[in-house]
Amino acid sequence: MGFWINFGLILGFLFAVLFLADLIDKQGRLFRAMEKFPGPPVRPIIGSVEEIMFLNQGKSITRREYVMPNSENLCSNDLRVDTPLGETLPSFVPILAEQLNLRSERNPRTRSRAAAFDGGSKWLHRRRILTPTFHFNILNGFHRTFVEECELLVGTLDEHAASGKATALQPVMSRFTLSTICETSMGVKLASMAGADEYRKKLYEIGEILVHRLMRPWLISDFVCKITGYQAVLRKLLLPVHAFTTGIINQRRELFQRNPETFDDLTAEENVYTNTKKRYAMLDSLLRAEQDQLIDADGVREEVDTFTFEGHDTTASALVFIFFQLAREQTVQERIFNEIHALYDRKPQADKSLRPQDYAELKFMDRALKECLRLWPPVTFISRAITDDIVLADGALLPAGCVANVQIFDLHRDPEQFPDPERFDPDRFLPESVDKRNPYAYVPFSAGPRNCIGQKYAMMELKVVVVYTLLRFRVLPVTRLEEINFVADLVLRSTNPIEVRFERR
Ligand code: HEM
Repeated sequence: MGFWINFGLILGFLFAVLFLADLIDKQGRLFRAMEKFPGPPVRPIIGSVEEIMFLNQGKSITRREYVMPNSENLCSNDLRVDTPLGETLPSFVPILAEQLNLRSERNPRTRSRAAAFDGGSKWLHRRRILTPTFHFNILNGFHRTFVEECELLVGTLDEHAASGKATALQPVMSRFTLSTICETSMGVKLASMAGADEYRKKLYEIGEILVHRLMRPWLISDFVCKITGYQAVLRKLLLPVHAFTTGIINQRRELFQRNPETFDDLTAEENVYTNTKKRYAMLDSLLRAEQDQLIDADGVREEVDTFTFEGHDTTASALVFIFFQLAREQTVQERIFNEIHALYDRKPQADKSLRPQDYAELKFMDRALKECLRLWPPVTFISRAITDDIVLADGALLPAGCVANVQIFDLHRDPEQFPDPERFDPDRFLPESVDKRNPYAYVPFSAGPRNCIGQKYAMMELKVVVVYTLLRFRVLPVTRLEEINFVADLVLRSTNPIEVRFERR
């Protein structure tokens, strides 16, 4: 009996403390400012935690509310699920995106795809080291890898076409993009590597765990993750991933140290692929930086992991939705095919192969791909920790210390910027139409100083795949839009397979 009285007293005391903390928090500047934004009701102590407690990834995307609790409120157990950039305030969405990108730091907790590997504090230093890696001369060198891998992809699709079966896009595209990113970032052919399948599998599992954590506010704290065993699971998954990349890096480091002169040949000024001994990889820039003591061995591995993580899932998601959309848009598809054919016709008989600069002539295809990325942005939202107060155009305050999300998926459907937003129309990207829009209305690769460093790489890869695929196949629809089960994941995904049929031309 005495035990229960004591227990009740302690419980009552704890409750009173929480209640008091909650009351004090509600008087705070941050809470008062955030209250002005639309969102679910905030209840005493629990805030609006029930809003996300029972939310699965599927529900969160159909409601167009991405779950990103305000970190300050969370600390006081007062969780508010806000969608300040949702449909309720479409008119200032682009301006807000602009302000966020220019004036805030990326929320470290939402370094999403890279979160497992990188804490974010070294960003500027690393970005400086990596920027030359994306010099257009180096990217042009990667073109050959894209084409070679594309030939393998087309071979797979041809088998599907011969059997008359539909193709589930996700597995084939993801295998393709992981192979290209491994070859361009680490200089190895994934197919030839022992442990590649294990590596691929673990990468997916890590992605799943990160999303799981992102969707569960009580797992924000590293401490809670530790005591609930989350950290241990993640660490176990990371072991083989790190072992795989470390093995490759060590081999390449050895090569680098033995033949630095070979690497010296690989300057951005020349065509790196003229060196037939080996191919340039992004890793080479990092090894050079390591030699100059600008980065240590762990840093090299972290950056390689980040590339691999950021560079394959996003591009695979883009390809899945590009082929899904092109299958629905037969007229657009034929127009792109004709444009590619016309380009080939203009090439001399002696050499019909495409060079990287040729893709600039495929202007309609460029617009169609941009329109695909508008409707189906692979990264559906980005998150910014607000570091300085931001006063919005309508006077509302985004106080320093809160977290704001740019819902790219919704932003791209703002009817003021994109009339009749669900309609697929590549001409939205005609120069005269682009000029009329707020430059921050379309941000599949984010914007500002922390935008996607791999943007040009990704666009070139997408173009190579579309060109080589459409030359060989007509893409026919199988999965209908209403059948897709969208989920809020690290990238735009569906829980059910998205299928098309590739028919030989
Ligand atoms: C269609 C494909 C891609 C899309 C839509 C995409 C989109 C994005 C977005 C929206 C961000 C900003 C994320 C944020 O602010 O939270 C980002 C960052 C990044 N992306 Fe991409 N990305 C793509 C492909 C790639 C590729 C191929 C690579 C590497 C080869 C890459 C490397 C990175 C890196 C390293 C960052 C972090 C940049 C930094 O923090 O400085 N991405 N990407």
